Amino acid sequence: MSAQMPGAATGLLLQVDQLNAWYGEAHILFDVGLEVRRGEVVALMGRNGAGKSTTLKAIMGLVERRKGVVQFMGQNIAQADAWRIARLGLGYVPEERRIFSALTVLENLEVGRQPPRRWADGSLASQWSVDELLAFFPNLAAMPQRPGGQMSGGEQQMLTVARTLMGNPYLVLLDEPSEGVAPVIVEQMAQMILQLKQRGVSILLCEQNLHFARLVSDRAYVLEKGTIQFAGSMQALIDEERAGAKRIGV
Ligand SMILES: Nc1ncnc2c1ncn2[C@@H]1O[C@H](COP(=O)(O)OP(=O)(O)OP(=O)(O)O)[C@@H](O)[C@H]1O
Repeated sequence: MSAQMPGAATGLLLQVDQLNAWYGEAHILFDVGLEVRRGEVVALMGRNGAGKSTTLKAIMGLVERRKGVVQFMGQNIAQADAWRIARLGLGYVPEERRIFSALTVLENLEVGRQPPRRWADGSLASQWSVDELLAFFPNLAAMPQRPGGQMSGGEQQMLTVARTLMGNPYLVLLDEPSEGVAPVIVEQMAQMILQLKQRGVSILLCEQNLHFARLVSDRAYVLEKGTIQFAGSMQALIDEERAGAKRIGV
């Protein structure tokens, strides 16, 4: 069975407009707007606490309260439940790497399995088998029976990405893949993102590290105190930072 999705004729996968989000009484996001088109890697940057993770959570329906427009593949998901959003082909890799620690690598992958998907024109979207993912992530291929709880932070990060890809997403929201992992894994993460892009998977990436973001991203947005303060090409952002903008911190 394969799910057929409307929209995307314009190449616009994700459109966020005037998104506001709250934790309890605390108003965290203020009229955030951003877009991701088919085939793009887009970085959402900003300092600690700027609201990057909250933006991804608000898109996925994982904050207590939100208001605004969130369109994915032409469908309004602003009030949809997180599980339904994931079923539409929007993958989410949270910062806190939610793997099942008692399950093995292979069992963790099975948890993420979803049917293949098609674009609006009928062509197959990028799809992934366990064998392909193990070829793609050699670290995981070396430990198929290892319980998730006995893996390093970087390996758990890769497993979380691989499990998300088992859902054959059109677009992946990736929260700070370079944070807290060894430099060699950071390098692998960058290569992985570029290969995903080659396979036609679009990515919205939260990132504080400009060096990492520039390696992989086409465009960037910068958040400050819950508002978008920059939208433009990676090069324009780098030029502004060199000129002393200091919006990002790293
Ligand atoms: N569950 C929560 N309850 C209340 N406030 C929260 C919660 N999670 C985050 N916040 C607050 O929301 C603001 C934005 O946090 P968020 O995690 O989105 O920032 P970030 O840009 O992703 O930074 P970081 O890299 O530190 O995660 C911060 O002031 C943070 O303290």
